[in-house]
Amino acid sequence: MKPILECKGLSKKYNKSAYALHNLNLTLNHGQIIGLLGPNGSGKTTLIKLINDLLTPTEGTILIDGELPGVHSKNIVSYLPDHSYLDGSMKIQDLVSYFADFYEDFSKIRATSMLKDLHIDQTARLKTLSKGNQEKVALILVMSRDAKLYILDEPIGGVDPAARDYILHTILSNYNEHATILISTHLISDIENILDRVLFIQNGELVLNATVDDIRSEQKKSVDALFREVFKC
Ligand SMILES: Nc1ncnc2c1ncn2[C@@H]1O[C@H](COP(=O)(O)OP(=O)(O)OP(=O)(O)O)[C@@H](O)[C@H]1O
Repeated sequence: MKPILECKGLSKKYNKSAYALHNLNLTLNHGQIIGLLGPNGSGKTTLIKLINDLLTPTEGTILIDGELPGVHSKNIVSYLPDHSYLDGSMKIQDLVSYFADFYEDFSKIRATSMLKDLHIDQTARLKTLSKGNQEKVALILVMSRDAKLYILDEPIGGVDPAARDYILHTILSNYNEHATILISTHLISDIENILDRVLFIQNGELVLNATVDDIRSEQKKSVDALFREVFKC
């Protein structure tokens, strides 16, 4: 089986500035949940935008399921951007129908059941919900597709800590286990129990690519503790 994501010598420079991403070599296989972790400005969103064909590499290549970013990758990648892109004036039930019309792989049943589990009123307009609840809706819509690769850029920043675990488990118990999820987040301790692998990125370079089990057994540390040590200011 082809890797779901392969980056070879991938670099990105915005204008004449320094590299935002430099010579990244990375292969991700199917069926894993991966944390993309790094300090502010380290290049996480740049990598995510490159994978989603929103930026063009300065050097190097990206293959998604063996193909360059384009029509095929848009069909198999479900992407949650780091800012809201949904029309706030729409009712939640209409957003669900809109996604169902737009994406062949969207499961209305799955979306409706997760919205119910999280007590979200589907007759409400998105903009009338709190920030955290708007984030939950956006995440549910993205996770209700039957994608091969889910890319979540800061998915639960506005969600209260008590609800985070519940949301992560509700959402993750509803996705296809052969798919891969790449999550960029600063909420490491909240999320590390669901991660199989972590990528640490610093100044645009990949400085660690390891399984969470290896970090715990070899370094005898949590991912959160290791992150704080590596990126100490
Ligand atoms: N549109 C842009 N034009 C110029 N430079 C940019 C642009 N977008 C990002 N950069 C720069 O690229 C570098 C990487 O930024 P990026 O947004 O990828 O980091 P990040 O790891 O996602 O950060 P954060 O955790 O703060 O969201 C930073 O130095 C940033 O200033």
